[in-house]
Amino acid sequence: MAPGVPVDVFTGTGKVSTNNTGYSKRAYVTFLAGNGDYVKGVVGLAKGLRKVKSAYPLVVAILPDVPEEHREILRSQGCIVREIEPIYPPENQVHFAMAYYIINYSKLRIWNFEEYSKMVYLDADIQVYENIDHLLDTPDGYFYAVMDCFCEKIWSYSLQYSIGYCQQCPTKVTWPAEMGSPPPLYFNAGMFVFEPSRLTYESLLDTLKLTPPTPFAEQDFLNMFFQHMYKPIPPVYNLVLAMLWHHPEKFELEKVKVVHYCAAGSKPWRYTGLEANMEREDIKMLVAKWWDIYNDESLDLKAEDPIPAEEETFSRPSIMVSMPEPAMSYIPAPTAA
Ligand SMILES: O=c1ccn([C@@H]2O[C@H](COP(=O)(O)OP(=O)(O)O[C@H]3O[C@H](CO)[C@H](O)[C@H](O)[C@H]3O)[C@@H](O)[C@H]2O)c(=O)[nH]1
Ligand SMILES: O[C@H]1[C@H](O)[C@@H](O)[C@H](O)[C@@H](O)[C@H]1O
Ligand SMILES: [Mn+2]
Repeated sequence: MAPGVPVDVFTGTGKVSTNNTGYSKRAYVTFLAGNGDYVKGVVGLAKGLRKVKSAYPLVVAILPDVPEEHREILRSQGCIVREIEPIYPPENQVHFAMAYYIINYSKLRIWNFEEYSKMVYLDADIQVYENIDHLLDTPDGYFYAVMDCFCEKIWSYSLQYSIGYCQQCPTKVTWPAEMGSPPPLYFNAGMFVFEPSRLTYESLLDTLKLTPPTPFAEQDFLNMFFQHMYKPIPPVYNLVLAMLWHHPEKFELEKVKVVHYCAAGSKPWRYTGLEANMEREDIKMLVAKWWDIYNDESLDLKAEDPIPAEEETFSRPSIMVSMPEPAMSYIPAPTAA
């Protein structure tokens, strides 16, 4: 670990955290809907986590429309498949959100996975290139995620985009004083560290009933819900690809641990190279790197492979963690071991 990195941030306080059911299991979790090609993303992710020798299993929260054949592929890769019920916002409000993202509200069900005390959520279009198990040792009581970038056209409906403001470089175009204070920090919801909890789960669902959908659906909702618990972590934990051309000074590509293939045209299994920015050498390299893992048969689960330990510890229930003050500071990343 780099000198100067506070030990308690990435290694925890030495105590094993438990939720109010007394469980201290940890895991990664992703989400899968439909019978399309996102299953490839999950297979790639399972193999990527195996490659970096993660000690924790990958749970896949699937909607009922995922075909049995795809569930079997996931099980054969060592994933723990858990079916969840879809969550839709009230029907009369659906048109406010981008239709493509509506299904993502179902992601909120993962807060109900109470047998885990802490989880790292990863989108299926994410790949992990370095071990990030230490994120599961972060202190409880926060919602950890990476700050988003507002510079892509998909943000053109927003006030931020219309004035050229991005929270990644808030001094380049400063937030006009006459518009009040700048908006709160906003995270990309393709990757986050959270604590499953029945209380939080129920509160999420109750709040959702009263919340009209907005363009980025559950991402906007989670940003609103966890605004005061949000703790930004460095972009190396969720490199939103547009950062490559909008904010290259904010990270070092060689040190990136987690890549999020979310820019238009960048999903490796759909990549054609034709969309804007997709001809870039760094993009081509990252797409090839994803395929290397996906195609590497040595990373398939083998009979002799241990299924990552689920750390079936059961200890005394702890008192609910109280809500911390909003935290705005970055946590420095530890260097690779
Ligand atoms: O047909 C689909 C569509 C989506 N997904 C799952 O839903 C996730 C989110 O979809 P995208 O990755 O395509 O979304 P983006 O990364 O472009 O969008 C971002 O904004 C979204 C707003 O809803 C979500 O918050 C998402 O997690 C965040 O990364 C996928 O990774 C995948 O896990 C499927 O399984 N099947
Ligand atoms: O939060 C958004 C969302 O994830 C989009 O799908 C992605 O393309 C954008 O780059 C990101 O800023
Ligand atoms: Mn994504």
